[in-house]
Amino acid sequence: MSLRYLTAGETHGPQLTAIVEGMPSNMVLDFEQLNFQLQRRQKGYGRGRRMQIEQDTASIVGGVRHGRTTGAPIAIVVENNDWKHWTKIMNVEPIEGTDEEKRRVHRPRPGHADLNGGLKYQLKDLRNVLERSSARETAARVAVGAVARQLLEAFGIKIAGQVIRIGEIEAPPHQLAVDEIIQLTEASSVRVVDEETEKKMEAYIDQIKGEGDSIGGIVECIVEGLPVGLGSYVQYDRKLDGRIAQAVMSINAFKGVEIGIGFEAGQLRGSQVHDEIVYDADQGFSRASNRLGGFEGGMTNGMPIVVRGVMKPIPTLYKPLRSVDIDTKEAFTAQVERSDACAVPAASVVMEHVVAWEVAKAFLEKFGGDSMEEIRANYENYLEQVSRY
Ligand SMILES: Cc1cc2nc3c(=O)[nH]c(=O)nc-3n(C[C@H](O)[C@H](O)[C@H](O)COP(=O)(O)O)c2cc1C
Ligand SMILES: C=C(O[C@@H]1CC(C(=O)O)=C[C@@H](OP(=O)(O)O)[C@H]1O)C(=O)O
Repeated sequence: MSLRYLTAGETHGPQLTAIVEGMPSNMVLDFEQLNFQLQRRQKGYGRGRRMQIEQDTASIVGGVRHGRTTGAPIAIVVENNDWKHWTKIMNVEPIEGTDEEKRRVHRPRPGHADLNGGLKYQLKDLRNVLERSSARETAARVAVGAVARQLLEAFGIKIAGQVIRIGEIEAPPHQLAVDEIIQLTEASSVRVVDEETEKKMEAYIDQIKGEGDSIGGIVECIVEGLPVGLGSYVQYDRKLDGRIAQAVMSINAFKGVEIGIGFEAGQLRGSQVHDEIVYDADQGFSRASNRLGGFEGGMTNGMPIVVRGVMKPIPTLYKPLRSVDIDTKEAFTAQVERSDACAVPAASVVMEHVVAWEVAKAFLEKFGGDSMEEIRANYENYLEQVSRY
């Protein structure tokens, strides 16, 4: 059975729950690191008041003893601090004439899941849709991805995320290594590597927010230290680039994904796109450039994976767009809920973790065993086989 997970829980409910199955035994699970990743997701310029209420920490309630995985399913709980403010709204039915009725959501927000969800699940209180469609769920996905990330780190695989664009402000290109990107973006409120861009992006977000509007952007994730041959060309659902694309697209508000130079490849010639193959006795086979972002044939080629995702602007607007009341069918402006103005920096952390998950899954498919010891032996044997090729 391959690595898998499920999450459950509502944004204003008591907690988020995740179950991870298929992690090997004897992996040291660093709880501090896991919580550090959760806290990174909460930060980022442009977030709303909710992030001041939450202090995300994961409780591991299954699958780990004495700081090591046992091979059993890992159960993770992240509590919602905000639950205490929502207990009544979440528990008491919004019957006509009651106070709770006033909190019923009936004017769907364009761009959110409200209307489609209401129609599909026959729900007249759109809160039932937004509670689960909310990106609060990405806290659980980061917790799960943080476990996967620790598995990858044990084999020297590192991941960095950075913001490339927020609206009309683009970060200048650079050639920094993953370690430097990790360090520099950590100190940045918008997760860019230089202070000048950070200041410009902050001012820009302030301006958009001041106008009652929202803004999206582009984030990039780089994975370094990979062996050649994760994923496969032999079947559509084994292509790792395709699986990563799905994972990135599944992040709330993401509307596009590209690997390497991505869409730019459509306007260049073959000679300007493909990465030439070189060989060196110490390093083995490699590529002279990495325009294809670490993939050929749905398999890693040993170069860093470079994947970008575009996030649309946040749908909830303090100056709301036109909508229709689902009760009266009359034209109204959309409901205004407390909201972020920009969550691109936070989304870059989510992206790192959904990518970590897909890479870890492919890693275990290739080197899988029940314990870390077994996996390490398989991994080293394979590296040796590749070096002898
Ligand atoms: C980290 C993060 C925070 C978000 N915060 C908000 C928010 O405060 N308000 C909002 O309306 N949408 C927010 N979104 C986007 C919505 O969750 C998303 O647009 C919605 O679920 C509909 O799904 P879709 O945009 O993928 O179609 C956020 C997304 C992410 C990744
Ligand atoms: C709670 C999180 O993000 C939320 C995502 C979100 C949405 O509609 O997606 C709406 C907001 O929720 P609330 O209405 O409670 O302020 C964000 O704060 C989080 O990232 O942990």
